[in-house]
Amino acid sequence: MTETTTSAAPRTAGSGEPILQLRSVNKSFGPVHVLQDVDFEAHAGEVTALVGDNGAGKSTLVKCIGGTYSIDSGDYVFEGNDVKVHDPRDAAALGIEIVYQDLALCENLDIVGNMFLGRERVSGWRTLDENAMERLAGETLAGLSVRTVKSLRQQVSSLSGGQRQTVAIAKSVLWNSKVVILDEPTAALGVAQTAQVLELVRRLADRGHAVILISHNMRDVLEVSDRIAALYLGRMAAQVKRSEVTQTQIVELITAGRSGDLGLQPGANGNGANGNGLNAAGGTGVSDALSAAEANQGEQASNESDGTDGVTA
Ligand SMILES: Nc1ncnc2c1ncn2[C@@H]1O[C@H](COP(=O)(O)OP(=O)(O)OP(=O)(O)O)[C@@H](O)[C@H]1O
Repeated sequence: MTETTTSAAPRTAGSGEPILQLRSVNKSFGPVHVLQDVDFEAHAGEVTALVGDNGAGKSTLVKCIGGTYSIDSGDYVFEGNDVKVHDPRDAAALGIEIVYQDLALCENLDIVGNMFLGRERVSGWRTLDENAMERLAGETLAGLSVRTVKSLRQQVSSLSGGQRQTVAIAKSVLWNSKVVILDEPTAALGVAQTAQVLELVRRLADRGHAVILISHNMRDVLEVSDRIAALYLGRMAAQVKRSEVTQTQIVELITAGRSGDLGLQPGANGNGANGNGLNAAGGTGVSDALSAAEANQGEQASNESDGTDGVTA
């Protein structure tokens, strides 16, 4: 694959067809039906926040997108074409990159070495083309307006959490990527570094990438996303524009799978699409969980007036 710096053209949020679409996707692990008829889409130039409670299926969904898992059934559509993604190489060939929470950086290598790890440029006979790699790494970071990294030859072991996250994100866009998936990028960061990383997330989208952001942090979600996809017990409760929902509705979608007319309706799923009564959380079906959650909804709705400080999804 040809490497480029961040060349995706700026796009207006909300414009055009989704670059990535999953339709009615199912994924099971043995008897556990983790993803049930999940629809999901991501648009170029937008940040789509993927939210959901612990065990809702967020990681499984992005691993299906990234090719770590193959989907059992359903459609995977990329740029309007049906595609088969069987492993991470298939996803990478489409231009899909995932930055996992552990970042997969090597402590003993510098920034350039990490950004080109496994995809080193060589010149001549078995000689690394350090100059070219340094130039491309520098251009990529500059293209993302990153100013927090002082030297490209700094070892990763000496970088802060925010700088590491920045390097991992820059690495993900080095390879002509179109879709960048970020798994909890601010989870381990303080206030200032969180702000810097969120700015970077926004810039990725402004430069035309489709960004999928897994986050438990409601403040991050509210600040940076254009769309919100809420998974609930392995089902897509709703995928909506950020501007069309309140914080209370997002919290209700996460915790109960529905909010008023939005989301999964009682009985819509019967005893679960898996037919065996199991769901992602090992419970006895979405409708049971919805009924149980109803009792708490009044209390959850009152959280809206508390503001976003400290609210996690
Ligand atoms: N390889 C696996 N084998 C069996 N069950 C699995 C496997 N991977 C995930 N699961 C189950 O699928 C469900 C969804 O897990 P997943 O990790 O996708 O949720 P999540 O929304 O990412 O949760 P969290 O926010 O806690 O990371 C859980 O009940 C989990 O136990």
